[in-house]
Amino acid sequence: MSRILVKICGLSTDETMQAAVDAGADMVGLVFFPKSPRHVSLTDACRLADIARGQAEIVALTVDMDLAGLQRIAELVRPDMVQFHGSEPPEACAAAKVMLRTRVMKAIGVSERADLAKALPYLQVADRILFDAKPPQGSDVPGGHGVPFDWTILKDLDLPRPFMLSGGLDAGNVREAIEKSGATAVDVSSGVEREKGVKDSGLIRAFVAAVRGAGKRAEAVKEQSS
Ligand SMILES: O=C(O)c1ccccc1N[C@@H]1O[C@H](COP(=O)(O)O)[C@@H](O)[C@H]1O
Repeated sequence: MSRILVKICGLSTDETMQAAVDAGADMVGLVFFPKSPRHVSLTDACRLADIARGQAEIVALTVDMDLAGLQRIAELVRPDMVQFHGSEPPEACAAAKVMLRTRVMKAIGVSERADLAKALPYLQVADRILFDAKPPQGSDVPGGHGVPFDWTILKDLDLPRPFMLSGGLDAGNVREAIEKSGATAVDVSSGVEREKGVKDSGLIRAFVAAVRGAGKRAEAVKEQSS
């Protein structure tokens, strides 16, 4: 198994951004969605992105944002990737990708196996698919609720694009999630927070260490059985 990618999402302070970078996170996420407790202003986002630039990939998370808003983020924050976490159709993702010249990740809400097919229309445009738990009913924030889904439905998924797993992950369950889903990339927000929207540097370090441990264990199991 190759190295498992880790994304820490919803960073909003210099200290926790630095902690994520120092812990070895591969990707760091900035949330541009005012209804989220992790929303960051453009000014803060520019400063936070500069802490990570060149050390971790900067991901701009947006929800059904118009092209003008996306363009402002692209120009000022200069993310490596845009995460579309709303109900953006494939054509909108494609238009944004061309205009912004960034890589694109499309989030798909999952609660049962049948939901996986919703990724199919995005395979031509998305560089990566993110399978996340569906939000609780009635919520107007489509992610970041710390809710998991049945990871086993991803096992042996044959997709021509890499995928990332999120939803309710934390340092205590991420190894099991990786083993059950076969994911080679994981994303966390609530699971590295001491309270809603407040990241904790110690929890970030513990999460990254747990993922690295899971990767090593998978290697060892593979070696033993070959
Ligand atoms: O984190 C948010 O506030 C958020 C807001 C709107 C859309 C997505 C959001 N976060 C993403 O949700 C998943 C799961 O997060 P959690 O670990 O269960 O809290 C993750 O991919 C975040 O990028």
